[in-house]
Amino acid sequence: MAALAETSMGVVREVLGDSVVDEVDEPIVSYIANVLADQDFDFGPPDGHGIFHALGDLLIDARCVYDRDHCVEVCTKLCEKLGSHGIVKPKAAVRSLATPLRMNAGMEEQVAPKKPENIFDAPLLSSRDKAKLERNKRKEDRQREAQYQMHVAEMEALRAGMPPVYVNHSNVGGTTIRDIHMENFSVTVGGRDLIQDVTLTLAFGRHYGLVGRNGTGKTSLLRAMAQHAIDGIPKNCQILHVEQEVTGDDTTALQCVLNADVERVQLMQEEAQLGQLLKDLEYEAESKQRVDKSKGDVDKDSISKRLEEIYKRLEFIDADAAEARAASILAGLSFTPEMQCKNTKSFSGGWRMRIALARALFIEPDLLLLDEPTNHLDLHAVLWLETYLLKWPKTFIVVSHAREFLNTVVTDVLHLHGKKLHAYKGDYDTFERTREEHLKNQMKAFETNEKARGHMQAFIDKFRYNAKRASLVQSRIKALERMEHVDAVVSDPDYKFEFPTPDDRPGPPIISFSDASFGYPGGPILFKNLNFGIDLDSRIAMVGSNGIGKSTILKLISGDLQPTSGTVFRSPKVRMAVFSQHHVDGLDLTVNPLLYMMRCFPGVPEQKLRSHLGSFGVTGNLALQSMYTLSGGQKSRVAFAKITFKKPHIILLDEPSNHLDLDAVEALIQGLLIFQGGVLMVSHDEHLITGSVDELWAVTDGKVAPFPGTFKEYKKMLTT
Ligand SMILES: Nc1ncnc2c1ncn2[C@@H]1O[C@H](COP(=O)(O)OP(=O)(O)OP(=O)(O)O)[C@@H](O)[C@H]1O
Ligand SMILES: Nc1ncnc2c1ncn2[C@@H]1O[C@H](COP(=O)(O)OP(=O)(O)OP(=O)(O)O)[C@@H](O)[C@H]1O
Repeated sequence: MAALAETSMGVVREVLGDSVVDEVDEPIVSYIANVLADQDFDFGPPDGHGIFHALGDLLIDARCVYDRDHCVEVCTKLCEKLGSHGIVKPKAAVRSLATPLRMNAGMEEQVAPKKPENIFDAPLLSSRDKAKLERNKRKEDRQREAQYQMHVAEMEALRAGMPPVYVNHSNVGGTTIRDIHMENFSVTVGGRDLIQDVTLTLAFGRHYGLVGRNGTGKTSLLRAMAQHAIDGIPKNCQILHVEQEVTGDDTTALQCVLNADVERVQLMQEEAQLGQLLKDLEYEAESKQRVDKSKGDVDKDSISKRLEEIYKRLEFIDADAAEARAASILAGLSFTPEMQCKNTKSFSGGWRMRIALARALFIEPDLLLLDEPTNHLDLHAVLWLETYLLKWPKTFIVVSHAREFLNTVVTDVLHLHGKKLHAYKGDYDTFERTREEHLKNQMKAFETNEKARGHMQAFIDKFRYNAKRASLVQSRIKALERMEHVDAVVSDPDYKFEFPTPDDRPGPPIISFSDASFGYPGGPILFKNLNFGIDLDSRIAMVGSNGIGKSTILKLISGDLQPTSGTVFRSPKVRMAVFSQHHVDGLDLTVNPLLYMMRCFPGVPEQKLRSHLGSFGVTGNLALQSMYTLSGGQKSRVAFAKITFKKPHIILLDEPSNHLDLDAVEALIQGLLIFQGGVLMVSHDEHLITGSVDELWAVTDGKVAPFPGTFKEYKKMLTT
């Protein structure tokens, strides 16, 4: 045993390098060597997986390796080297016995000999080692936090450096910016090429839908355009990317929108100042006082002249109509007149995002860039926005995963795929059909091309050394060289959303509301005498306008809130998972998805967590990337993985398709269909609702009631 441990120590030293070993505490290295020398140690497959599984974290924490990738490399090497020293033992195959073996055969009725005390039974890490590991962990946390803060500062600096975009009245009567031609550009983020050598022309007045899988680089492209970081964008082109909510302060929502017309605000301020000055002068003249020295030789005539200019300009820019226009945009986005007069700081993030959208619509820039605008809106507002954008006189690009919305508002689709942008004319459905047709044709062309190449190559190979056919062979070689190359169809990997089936199935009742009423402290009663039940077969979508109380009902169901009167019964055996925007926004951005899951579920083997993340498409390197670098859809998947790990019986979903790409929504629908439990969602995604639930509940003032019709019919009811 001692010899094995010595050999093992030698191998560890060799693989890690003496300098590393010297820096790491002696007991840690000898612990590693001893574990590997243990005869019962399970090395697993020859790729070092067993070592990584057992010692990976320790190697990383003790700083024996730089990072996880290096750790995998080191484990593989250790396994190889230990194998060449005969330490890695092949696992004995399980054999079936020819005759039954009696466990007590040959045993005497006597006390079993005492097992000699094994060195490994003693605590292997001293408290000093443990403290050192803890210190290292804390140091790593601090480093991660610092990296994240650096990223936040960089993003803030980028935003601050963005050209300001305000209402531009010099464009009245038509913009000077027409088509935008961007030649041969690339977009790179964190050293990774997201878009490579692409040429794109945006024709004036066209409405583009930018689609593509989560994480392909849509947001990054819009950011690069807004920063004017792409050649070909005219300097004077006003590009507005609606990405950030407005800051919360004492300005009212209405004023915040109106402030985007800087010229109007300045003219009005000047008008007020000059008007006051004029009044003062008149007063002084009346009281026959000498003009105050501090007012200098301000001349009444010149003030009146300037005021006249101001009135003319205000008239020209239609300043009187601005307030009504701003108010109607806000109203379209569900702001009541009272809400329009409230300070921006009193609104939640979602509502402040809506103010940002209202501002952008009010500004009407040369190129408007919208990133998933429907995510924060209720159905009413979405329908209003559709109508508004249909009449949009300029160019816009909208990133959206909402099929119906895209079908209504876009004239063209830009598909980001394989680092290239492909432009299609028509709405989303047309794009899907055309792309399918293209792919079919490409597949056919590829097969025909491959066949023809095969034939020619076979002829060349057969007659290469045949003098009589030399000229024929030459001409085939040339023809083969000239032959156009057809790319094979690269399909996207299939997505799967796997909601694990719970091992048990508690009997009814699962959740039941009996005369339950609720109101927030100090607020009005939101719901009165609710009576309904949810069981493991429920498939329900809840619809209703913003602020009506849908999320509150989810909280009453999950137990986060208690009814103010009546009861909400919850079976004690039922496990519930809640997916809310809070779960996406509340992720710890400093860690990677795997580490996040390890912290949420301590003690669960890493492989199990990895495979669960994988079932939501968080695979490979993505699971090891800091979460602040993930795209919206990628973060959403991490949140899904987290909430479903404990195999819930009931899943409560608040706008689950926000951020998910269209293939992922399809996968979500399939996953929910297969899921063996109850589902209740809040959503206004027609495709998701129609595909995955069979009941629609409408939430109206103080009530929740089944809607007797389809989602289409509900939508129609809202518009009539
Ligand atoms: N530092 C980094 N290292 C590696 N990859 C990075 C880094 N920063 C960002 N990325 C990757 O770059 C991509 C940027 O995604 P972006 O947000 O532009 O995608 P998207 O198409 O808008 O996605 P979604 O549809 O989910 O919103 C993501 O795949 C992200 O993982
Ligand atoms: N913690 C709270 N304290 C006081 N009032 C609250 C609280 N949370 C929500 N409300 C109020 O209760 C009402 C219902 O809110 P809730 O978030 O349930 O509505 P919702 O229908 O889910 O809205 P949305 O579609 O915007 O998510 C709103 O008027 C909201 O302002």
